[in-house]
Amino acid sequence: MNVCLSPCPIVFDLDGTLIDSAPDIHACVNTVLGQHQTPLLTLDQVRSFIGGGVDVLWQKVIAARELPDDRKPDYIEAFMLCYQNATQMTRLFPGVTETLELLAARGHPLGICTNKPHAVTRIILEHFGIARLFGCVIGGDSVPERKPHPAPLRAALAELGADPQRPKAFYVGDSEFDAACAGAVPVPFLIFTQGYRQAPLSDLPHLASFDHFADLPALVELQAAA
Ligand SMILES: O=C(O)COP(=O)(O)O
Repeated sequence: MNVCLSPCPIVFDLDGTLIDSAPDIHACVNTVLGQHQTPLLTLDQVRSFIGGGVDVLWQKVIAARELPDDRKPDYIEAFMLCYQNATQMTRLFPGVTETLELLAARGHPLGICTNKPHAVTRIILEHFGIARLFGCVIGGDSVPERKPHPAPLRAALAELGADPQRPKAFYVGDSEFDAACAGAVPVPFLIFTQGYRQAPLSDLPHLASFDHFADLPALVELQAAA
């Protein structure tokens, strides 16, 4: 794996990593299910469907509720209409802003690589006052492929000035999609344990893990020096 010389680029996943977005996504999924007289889903169910982007989310909702697959574009259109209002119940995980500010102040170029569509990603980053900290934002519709494909993360790393084939950088995420994407680039993966991962931590390849954002700067320094 490529060594990260400090201060190296750090790219972050969004949902389940920087933000706890499941309550707003859950509310909008249920708004659409209600419009179709379909039994609602629980927050835990919808949380377990997040990470692959909107299309994967709705594949899973359709399977869970045995809805007609050919109506997926209609469900997604109605969902995205609702989800323009994406910050009602969504919160940053504790310590995110302070940690991002510290890493930026230390000279790390910061980026976002999420499967969430780009426009709503920007709305959320602006809402929480952290958009200013990111030198690039790659969303689920920024390039043709989505995580776990390596292309979106490679695009983010390239925008931050890292060599996309041999990046000296870190990817920070929470899920199976993130771990697989980082492994495919490959770039060292730091996993946030309090996110939306479904598998046991030991099943996801990662360089190191952290439970609180306050611990991330020291972890980055430690791993960069290793
Ligand atoms: O599933 C989504 O919409 C996005 O998920 P991500 O931010 O974890 O990539």
